[in-house]
Amino acid sequence: MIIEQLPAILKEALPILQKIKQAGFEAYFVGGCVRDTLLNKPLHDIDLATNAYPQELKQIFTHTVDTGIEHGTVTVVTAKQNYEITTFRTETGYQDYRRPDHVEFVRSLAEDLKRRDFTINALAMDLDGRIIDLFGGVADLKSHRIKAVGQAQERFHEDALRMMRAVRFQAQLGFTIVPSTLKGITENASLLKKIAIERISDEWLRMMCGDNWQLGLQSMLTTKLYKYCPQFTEQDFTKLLQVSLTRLQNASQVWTLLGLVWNLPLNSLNRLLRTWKVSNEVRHLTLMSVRFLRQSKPTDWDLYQTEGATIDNCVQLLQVLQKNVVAQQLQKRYSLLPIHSLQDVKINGQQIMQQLNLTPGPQIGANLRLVQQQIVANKLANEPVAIINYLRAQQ
Ligand SMILES: Nc1ccn([C@@H]2O[C@H](COP(=O)(O)OP(=O)(O)OP(=O)(O)O)[C@@H](O)[C@H]2O)c(=O)n1
Repeated sequence: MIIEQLPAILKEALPILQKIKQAGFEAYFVGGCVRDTLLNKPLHDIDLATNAYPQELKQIFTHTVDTGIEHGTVTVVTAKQNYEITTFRTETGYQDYRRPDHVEFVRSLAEDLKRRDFTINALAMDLDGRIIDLFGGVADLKSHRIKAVGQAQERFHEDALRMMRAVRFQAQLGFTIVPSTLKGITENASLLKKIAIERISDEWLRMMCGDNWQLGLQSMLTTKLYKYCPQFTEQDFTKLLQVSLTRLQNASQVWTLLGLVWNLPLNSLNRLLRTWKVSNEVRHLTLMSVRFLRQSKPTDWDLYQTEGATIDNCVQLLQVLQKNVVAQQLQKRYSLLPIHSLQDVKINGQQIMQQLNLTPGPQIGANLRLVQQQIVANKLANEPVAIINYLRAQQ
């Protein structure tokens, strides 16, 4: 890579690499930032790796924080940005298929690169823009291939989540998983049981939000990875593959779409979302959206009773599903409602009690509900005198 053409975020980090080099060590950009630079994709974070041990790094830089020093990561603090720098390491153990039992700092870049998951992620770049590619990662990037470094089986035994990462990268990049790696996933799919649901969920959502999510889904079907995800069935995946959409954008959209495909009673869907450890906010939005979207012809009263955030979520999902006319109609109908919540009603329970000489009790709530229904149906003006007169006439 020509240095001048590097993305700004990498150029800004060059003085850090320079300083490590001046102290007599090696330092590189590694992993996803090298992959995405070569693919001309935007970078969200950068990883730096060095043969300097953490204590040596701490002597090179004035301001550092011991972020994950036991794993070899030190954060270097600069006026503009913080940089996580990780010492080259080998990892052994992995009895739980998640974390290494033993991490050893090493001085060789090759050792560090060979413990990485896929060839396209096992690339390093030095401060002159030279790419270090020991496993054919550049060729795999060019021919759009996801291939495990070395033996796929070993890589997946080290961290079973890597199988989900493979399908996620496939969905994000539109690449093919090479047969040997696909075989590795098929043979080790059940190891996914060892992985915390939050981590699977994270990869699953990123996969579903990828431009080529169908490729990822298809690979999950082919390898039977789906079997080790709560509730996913071949049938659901087949249904999902028939859905035509632009690109899902966030967790609420993914879970709402799934909620519609699963077609479960809302309480079962709620339980399932809890199993997937979906955040309370997303779970609530999903349940409300699924409930709303299941109605074939929502009335204005249905619309009124639905929160604005839920309507927004439904509108966005309908747009993603390329149902733009329905989305527009929904948005318009909602915006034209005379009121959107009780706060918009120009009278409150206290005033109703006083004006109608009522005592506190359930009839106040019933009156307020009646008023809202009449206003939403455009049968009553949202105006205090009109509301009181209407209620008097009902007595
Ligand atoms: N289970 C994992 C996770 C990460 N890595 C390595 O650590 C790097 C950084 O990991 P991470 O930040 O999780 O992923 P990225 O590849 O940077 O991709 P993205 O940021 O899109 O998740 C990866 O490129 C890969 O070399 C790995 O080998 N195995």
